Amino acid sequence: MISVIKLEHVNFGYDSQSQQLHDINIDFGKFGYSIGLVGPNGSGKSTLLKNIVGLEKPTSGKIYFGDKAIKYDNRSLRKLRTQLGMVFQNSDNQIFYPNVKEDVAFVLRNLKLDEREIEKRLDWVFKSLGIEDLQDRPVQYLSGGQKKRVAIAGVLVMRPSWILMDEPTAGLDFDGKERMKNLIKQLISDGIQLVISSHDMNFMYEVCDYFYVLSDGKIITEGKKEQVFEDDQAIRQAKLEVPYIVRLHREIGLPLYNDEEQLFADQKLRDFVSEYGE
Ligand SMILES: Nc1ncnc2c1ncn2[C@@H]1O[C@H](COP(=O)(O)OP(=O)(O)OP(=O)(O)O)[C@@H](O)[C@H]1O
Repeated sequence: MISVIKLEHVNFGYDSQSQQLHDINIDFGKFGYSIGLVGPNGSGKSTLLKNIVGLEKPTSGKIYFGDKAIKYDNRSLRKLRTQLGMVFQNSDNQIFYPNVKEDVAFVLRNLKLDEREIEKRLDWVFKSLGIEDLQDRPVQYLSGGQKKRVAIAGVLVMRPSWILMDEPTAGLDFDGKERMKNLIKQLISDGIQLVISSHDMNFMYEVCDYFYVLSDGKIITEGKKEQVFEDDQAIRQAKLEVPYIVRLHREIGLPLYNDEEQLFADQKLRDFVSEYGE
């Protein structure tokens, strides 16, 4: 059974003079959805993710993983991170070894798994991510998109039940984004719970189905995607770009499609366009 992540009245400041998170209350586990965290620059998305994985500690309030509050000693945090992985915005922050295979194996050696199990997991993770050809490459010669996949491999190889991703499409080109979208859809269908933070609203609309909107360190609204983008006031306050699928719905009355695939598969729309289009 997948553990629930819960935040109760979490406040956080990087120093005593400022406060970056204000009374955050979240119950991630009850939905079983892929969860999106959205909000403008500096609204506290990364800070919130870092608090959830225990890299930062709330000034007050509690964070629960399962039915237990997170403990901050090294041993408890190491254990937590086998179940709750985080993919950072900047992959250089989470790749430590000069060689790809060594880097991904590092976390498993740390867990003291036997070498046969390590080899098995490495094979599986490189295949799943389609990066078998990268495993013997020096990390310093990888592109940004390749590094991102290696960073994800380092998290996935622990087989966590939750993965938090901070700006997974940052620096990726069109093809990189498409691959990331497919990878995320694959992780969801494999039963991994995802929390994703990003500014890329078209991408987020496709991959997330429940959203939390942050502004100035506060959650100003939350809900299923079809509800949250109807909340004009929150969307304006958080200065969010409205995904184009939602705009097609709102501005010309097309059905609110769940994703691009559904839009392009709509036979009625195709028939209409072939009758009235040029
Ligand atoms: N290490 C730090 N020390 C002090 N202040 C910080 C630190 N990291 C972030 N901040 C501040 O905390 C606030 C929230 O930043 P955070 O990076 O969490 O926002 P974000 O929503 O992830 O932004 P972005 O979309 O630009 O990545 C900002 O005002 C930022 O300047």
